[in-house]
Parts: sequence; C-alpha cells; structure tokens
Amino acid sequence: MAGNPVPIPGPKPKILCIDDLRDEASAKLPVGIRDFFNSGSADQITIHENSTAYRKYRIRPRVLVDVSKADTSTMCLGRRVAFPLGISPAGLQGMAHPDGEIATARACARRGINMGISSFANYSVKEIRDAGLSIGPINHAMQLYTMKDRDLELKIIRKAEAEGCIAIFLTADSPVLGVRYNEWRNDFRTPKGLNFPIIEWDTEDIQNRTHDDGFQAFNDDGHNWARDIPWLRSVTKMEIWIKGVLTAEDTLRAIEMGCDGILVSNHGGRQLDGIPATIDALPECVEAAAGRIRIHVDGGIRSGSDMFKALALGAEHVWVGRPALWGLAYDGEKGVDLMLDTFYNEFKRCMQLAGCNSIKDITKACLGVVRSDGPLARL
Ligand SMILES: Cc1cc2nc3c(=O)[nH]c(=O)nc-3n(C[C@H](O)[C@H](O)[C@H](O)COP(=O)(O)O)c2cc1C
Ligand SMILES: O=C(O)C(=O)c1ccccc1
Repeated sequence: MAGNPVPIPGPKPKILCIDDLRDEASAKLPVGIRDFFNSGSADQITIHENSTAYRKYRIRPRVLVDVSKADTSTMCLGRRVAFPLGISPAGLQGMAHPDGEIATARACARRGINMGISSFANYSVKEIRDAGLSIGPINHAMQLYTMKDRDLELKIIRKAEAEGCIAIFLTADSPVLGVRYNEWRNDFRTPKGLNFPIIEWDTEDIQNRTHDDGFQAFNDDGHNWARDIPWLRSVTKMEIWIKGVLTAEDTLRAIEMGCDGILVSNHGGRQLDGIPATIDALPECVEAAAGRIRIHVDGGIRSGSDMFKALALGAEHVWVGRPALWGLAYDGEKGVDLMLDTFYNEFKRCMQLAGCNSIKDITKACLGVVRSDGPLARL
C-alpha cells in the first residue's frame, strides 16, 4: 500500500490514495485488460518517469497564512470548475465497467469538473453529455484522431458541436501506436459486446481485430500541421487544442497555427518510449509560450501534491487518465466519485498547507528542487 513504509498485515485497509485504488482495481481485472490499461510502451521508461519525476520537487510552504477560505476553483473550457482537474479522454471505458463513460461523466459533473470524450468511447457523445448534465453543469472536450476517412472525422465534429462540446482535443502523438509488448503478449482484442458509436463501429467490425490493426484501419499516419489544423479551423468554431505537445518548437507551431491550447502529454507513456516525463517537458513549453497559449498537462499525476507541482511549474490545469479507469473498475460511478474526492481533498489540503489561498497563488516560488549535493535549489 502506498504511503506505508512497511506492509501492514491484517485486513485490507480502506482506499486512502490513488495508488491504493490502482492496486484494488487491478486485482479485479482480467490480465489482458489490466495490462492494456496499466502498461506503457516498450521498456516502460516514460510511464515510470511520468509519476516519479514529481518526486524531485519539494514544496516551499508559507506558514501562518489564514487559509480558512482557500478557493480551489479555476476556469477550464469556458466555465468555472471546482478545482483544476479533468478526466483525459481514454477509450474503451466500457471495459472497466459496463457503465463506462456514462459513469465517468456523472461523477465529473457531481464533483464540478470537466471531461474529455475519446473517439473510441463505448457510448455516444449524446449519451455521455446527457448523463453528465443530468447531475449538473459539465463541459466536454471531444478527442479526435486524424482519420483516413475525412467524412467520418467531420461527422464526429458535427456530433460534438450539436451536443455542445467546447473544444477539440486533437491527438497529435499517435500517427501509429507505440510498441506495446503487453498487447502483443496477451493478444489483446476488444471484448465482445462493446460498441463504438462515435466512430460508428460495432463489435462485429472490431472484435476480431487486434488493437493495432483496428487503430491502423482508420487513423491517418499522413497527418500534419499544415493540412490538418487549417482544415479543422475552417470546419468548426470549437476551440482547438493539440494533445501531445512536448517541446518548445511544437508549442510555437501551435501558437503560429492559431490553436487555443496545448495539452502537454505523452499519452500516458503509451506511445514513444524514452520521451520525457510530461512534468519535465512542461517548463520549456511554458517558457516558449510566454502566455500566448493556454497550457494544460497530463501523465502520471497521482496525488493532490502532483497537481500542485504541475500548476507551480506553469500549467493552468491538469488531467488524469488511468485513475478514472481504476475508479470504474473498482466500483463504477462510486469508484470514480472516490477517486475524484481523493484528488480534491488532497489538493485542497496541499494548497492550505503550502499557504496558498487561490490558484493564482501557486507559482514557481512555491517549489524547489532537490539536488544531490546541496540545499534546496529555488526554481
Ligand atoms: C486505456 C487508455 C486509453 C486511452 N485512450 C486514449 C484515446 O482514445 N485518445 C487519446 O487521445 N488518448 C488516450 N489515452 C491517453 C489519455 O488521454 C491520457 O493522455 C493519459 O492516460 C494520461 O496519463 P495517465 O493515465 O498517467 O493519467 C488513453 C490512455 C489509456 C490508459
Ligand atoms: O490505447 C491507446 O492509448 C489509445 O489511444 C486508444 C485508442 C483507441 C482505442 C482505445 C485506446
């Protein structure tokens, strides 16, 4: 169990943190699905660093600050959210729990935050939107791949607009899938009975395909900035965010192309292995942007203090992928509630203990970095 220096024998403790949730959820899942959700690509370097890279930072707390009215709220996708966390678009949530994205949407709305919808969701955009809105206000980003079939891509955009999605998250890091030993070892195939209404494939179309084959059948590895971004801009008024930016160069490109935001992401370490942890790539993107484009980050965020560190390094807002899948696998909608409450409580406590009363108080001055041979270095 995370947080315990030595294993404690006896009955299982309650789920106290996201690592506990991961362990309990993983124990419930068949091996092929568990590995599909939890693994990264190739040597697992990037997925490992995504979460461990946070450990080199230390928080510089200011004490004796009145934090009795600390406010965790901020803006995301055009509305005020309860705190700066959203659920990244991850496909196949029906494999974690039959309620899939419906349960995720309801839990997000209950907690007052937003959500990304994968093109590979197991429910339609309308079903996901309606489920969330039946609980409370929620805004969605529609995740898009660059598709071989432009008519289908446009159809997805129109569905997203019709349902009131605010933004497109264009996934830019996946011309092809990463080297995924787990999928090949387990011969991972989509389980029977799951539909893909957004890309209009049903189980018959997909069930005998490996993930790699299915992906290649519709995704266009000829995607590029010059072709795809002006086209997107010409067909929709939704915000355009580039998901998967990791460098200053591509941050500048996104600004040049008139994009609304970037999501600093390495796809949860599932694409190219050996690329940096997102928290290590974030500072060069923030510096290059110089305030000219909105910057969010995902990948390896597993606690409220990870969220705090990402904000201190210049992200406006963060997103998490796997924790929602673990919540779903553990206990459906209630599991996602538990996951979101854990992040919220940890984040609020972290702000208060660091002496921050609002999101704008979380700055570079709140962090230091541990070096092997000296005192804490200021950033
Ligand atoms: C099982 C799984 C499915 C995913 N599916 C998609 C997807 O359909 N589209 C996409 O852009 N990203 C997808 N992602 C990546 C997430 O959007 C996100 O970038 C990543 O999970 C963040 O890292 P984290 O899981 O460490 O929080 C997926 C991730 C996982 C684990
Ligand atoms: O596996 C993934 O990382 C991914 O992006 C994806 C794509 C299509 C369906 C499910 C997941």
